[in-house]
Amino acid sequence: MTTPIGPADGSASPRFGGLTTFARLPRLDQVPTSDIVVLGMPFDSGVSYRPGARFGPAHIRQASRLLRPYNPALDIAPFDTVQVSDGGDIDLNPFDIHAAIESAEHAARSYADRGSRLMTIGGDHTLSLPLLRAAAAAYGPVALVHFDAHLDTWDTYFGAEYTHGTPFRRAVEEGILDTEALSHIGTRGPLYGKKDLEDDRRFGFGILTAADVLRQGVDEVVDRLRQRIGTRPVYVSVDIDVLDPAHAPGTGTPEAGGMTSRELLEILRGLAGCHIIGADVVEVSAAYDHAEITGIAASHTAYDLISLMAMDLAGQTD
Ligand SMILES: N=C(N)NCCCC(=O)O
Ligand SMILES: [Zn+2]
Ligand SMILES: [Zn+2]
Repeated sequence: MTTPIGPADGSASPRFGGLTTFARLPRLDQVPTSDIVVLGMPFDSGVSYRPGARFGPAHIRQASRLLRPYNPALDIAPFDTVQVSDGGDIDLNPFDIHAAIESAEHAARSYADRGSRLMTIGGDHTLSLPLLRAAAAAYGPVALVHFDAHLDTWDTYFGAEYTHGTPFRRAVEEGILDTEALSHIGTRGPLYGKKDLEDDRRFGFGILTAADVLRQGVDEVVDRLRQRIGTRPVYVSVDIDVLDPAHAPGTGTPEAGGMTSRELLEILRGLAGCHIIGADVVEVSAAYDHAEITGIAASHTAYDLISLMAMDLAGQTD
């Protein structure tokens, strides 16, 4: 393998200058091939409450400037291990959700066809559906680790099937998820009714609530997740509202009583060695953020997810 082209050197070029790519990585068109592509999906036409996730990709990239090349928690320098690049943003029609979903799936499939794994930065949670479709086209039905305050297995809003509250119900209906290995982590807050939980269980999801994370602790949660995932290809979706509003104020449907960013990162790191084939970080709504709190949490989450995918890719080629 040729030596990967890494990020701009923060000791030679100040990190607060220059054009903005994720972690100051090269653009996709500056590298011959890319094992992992960071892809922005600026889209928020599926939201049910506060808007603004369309500005998530730009905000996460800006907050990612301070990331450094070596990840001590996972003992990997991801950008030296595999080629990671920033593929920019894809064009998604803000006035036609069906067209946007189609474009997102088409773009994601084209990266899979070229052998790249995607680290998608959103955008609202509607986008996980086309991303999972593309993942399933490449791997068959995939396991899912879903970090969120919400179930996102609701049926419709105002009669609309495709929204940020419904992607995983649609995904189960479409048969693109491995129903033996579906987990929500960090759920909490009021629901519409008890039936929400009954439906969710029927679809095959196991739930580790925010309270479970508190009471059982990170290690127990990681054990349970790992048991459920095994060696299956797994997609990781992180709705940033899984974090307590104190850790992620910049989001559209905040709920009290959430995880800390430290807990989220530690649970993710516990997935080292799992066959993570794609990931997204969604629901960052820049206008509600303060002091880049949410942007920093999201950029670190994406950095750890990239590190996990790089470990998996490196393990395969050894
Ligand atoms: N996916 C996110 N962030 N939120 C879903 C909330 C759906 C609701 O308004 O009930
Ligand atoms: Zn949510
Ligand atoms: Zn969500």
